[in-house]
Amino acid sequence: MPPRFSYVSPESALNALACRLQVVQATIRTDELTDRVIAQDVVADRDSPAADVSAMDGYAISRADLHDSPTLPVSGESSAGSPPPQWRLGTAVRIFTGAILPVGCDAVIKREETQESESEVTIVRDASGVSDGENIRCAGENAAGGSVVMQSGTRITAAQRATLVNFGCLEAIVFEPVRIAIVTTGDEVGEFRQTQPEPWQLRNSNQAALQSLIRPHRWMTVSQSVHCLDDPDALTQQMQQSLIDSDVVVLTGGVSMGDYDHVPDAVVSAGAEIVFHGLPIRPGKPILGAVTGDGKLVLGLPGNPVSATVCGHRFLLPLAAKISGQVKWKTPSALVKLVNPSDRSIPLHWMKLVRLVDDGLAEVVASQGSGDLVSLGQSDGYVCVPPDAIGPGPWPYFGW
Ligand SMILES: Nc1nc2c(c(=O)[nH]1)N[C@H]1C(S)=C(S)[C@@H](COP(=O)(O)OP(=O)(O)OC[C@H]3O[C@@H](n4cnc5c(N)ncnc54)[C@H](O)[C@@H]3O)O[C@H]1N2
Ligand code: MOO
Repeated sequence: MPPRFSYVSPESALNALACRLQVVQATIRTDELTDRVIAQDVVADRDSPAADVSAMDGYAISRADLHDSPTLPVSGESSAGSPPPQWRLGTAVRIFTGAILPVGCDAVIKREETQESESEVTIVRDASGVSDGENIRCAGENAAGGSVVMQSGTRITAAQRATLVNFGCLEAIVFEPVRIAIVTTGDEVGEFRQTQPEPWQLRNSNQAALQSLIRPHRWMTVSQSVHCLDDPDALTQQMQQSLIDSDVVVLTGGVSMGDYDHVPDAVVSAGAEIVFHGLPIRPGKPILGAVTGDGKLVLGLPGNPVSATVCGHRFLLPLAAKISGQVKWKTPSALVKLVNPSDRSIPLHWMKLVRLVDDGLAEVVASQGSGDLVSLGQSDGYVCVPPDAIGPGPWPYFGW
């Protein structure tokens, strides 16, 4: 086993694991693209915009025509959905947003800068100030036809979907969803659907938390949710079986120093190599990260419910994103300031449960520690306070 704290931060531990993971296969071509990861570059099928178009409702003119008089006869109309009319020297063309600029025109005057009648238009601003190309979106200014507009490894949200459809990309090759097996451990843990747990028993909140981290997404899937008793052989067998048809096995519990903590040995018996066991973080200090010879991830999360949920978010999600083919795989954070900072520091990366109270402001949730499921339920996310740091921050915030 490598020495404890072979990595000094969550970031360095994530990098150390990420570089050894195998990205899933890219096979299916599908039109179900939302929240999938594309496995191909997307190329513009034509210029964007496809022609010079107006950015405003107004009048297309040639600036040279304004030298003599600010009033021009209206010779035609260009509206979205039709080809442009022929422009005649010395005239203006009524034009609408998105419509094609007639050949010969070099500016569009906004409607509110004119006085209009059916047959003519008068520009009511200083005509010498009209600039070349004013209110015109030029053909190809967003992208030239044939250029790459989206890179392989992009996750498709509403924003990317709009881009794809605009360029005629209705189907794409995508990466297969990452298959994640959730294996919870512990003789004390059960479902207790019909019966009340005894005082020495508890409900499997870690399984539920991990399912809820994974299931909202379509680029990953829960391939298996199983519970394993604290038996080393059963645990090894379960892990070997889970690794057959999953890309990730995430375990909770049994990862620390107790007599019933069999996960580290079982991980090795199942054929994975431990990359780290223990990180300078709270909660989650005993966390274990391992990788198989074929680049599958085995993540042992501590059993305490706050640790399992926070570390599932901080470690499982980005590493699964890496396996899913996403180029930007690290979970994005925003900076928030704490309204109730503590004056106590610890020599660990301290992930504190917080709720958001205003834009850029968060409040630390009072918590009895990593077994406090009440505080977990009152949180919107957590902030990461670096070792030995105190004060309000700002600190990186990760939302659930
Ligand atoms: N001698 C030491 N003891 C402990 C250390 C240490 O460094 N030295 N670290 C402590 C820390 S920190 C944590 S976190 C825990 C993690 O230990 P394990 O991963 O071995 O977790 P368990 O002992 O199995 O369980 C801890 C706690 O969580 C409950 N649990 C477990 N599974 C579930 C589940 N699926 N759903 C809900 N709750 C669960 C379990 O009943 C325990 O109460 O170790 C410390 N000890
Ligand atoms: O570090 Mo443990 O995860 O707090 O209870």
